[in-house]
Amino acid sequence: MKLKLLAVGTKMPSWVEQGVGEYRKRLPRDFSLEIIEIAPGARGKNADIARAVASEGERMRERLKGTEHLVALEVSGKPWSTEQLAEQAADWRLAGRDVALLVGGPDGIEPGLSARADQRWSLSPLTLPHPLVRILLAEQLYRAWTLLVGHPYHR
Ligand SMILES: C[S@@+](CC[C@H](N)C(=O)[O-])C[C@H]1O[C@@H](n2cnc3c(N)ncnc32)[C@H](O)[C@@H]1O
Repeated sequence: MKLKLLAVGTKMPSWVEQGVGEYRKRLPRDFSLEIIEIAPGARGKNADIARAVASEGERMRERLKGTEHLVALEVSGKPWSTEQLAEQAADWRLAGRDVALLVGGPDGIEPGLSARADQRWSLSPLTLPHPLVRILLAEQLYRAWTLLVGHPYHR
């Protein structure tokens, strides 16, 4: 199973690349995490927010094969403990489909994609900034994997 994170936002600061990279490199090939950055829609003065969100959704769809298990990251989604995340990951693996995790832009995930998602996952009731979402997600996926394989990292 491969995981791909489709995240709106480009040119993250180096500490984000380093943080995410640290956990990515610890993951094995059959639980690998690919990061796909999606260019944000234009939000200049008088810009139409709905159009910006729609263009982000369009760019996300272009990067999906259509066969992935879709997980939308949303504050209003379902909170999972790390143990529950590990159970989810075990189920994803059993199902044999790759998993696409979607992180929206400043105005959230395009509604059509959110509605199409198989699962909606909340990392916290707090609204988190993009850089932290990426690092938290990478660390929790690594932690979930360590639980699945009995690695002592998680305690
Ligand atoms: C800065 S937030 C945008 C907040 C926006 N107002 C919204 O309603 O989604 C950017 C993205 O980070 C992700 N995100 C932020 N906080 C989150 C949380 N607590 N749980 C899950 N995803 C979160 C979501 O994918 C969100 O679209």
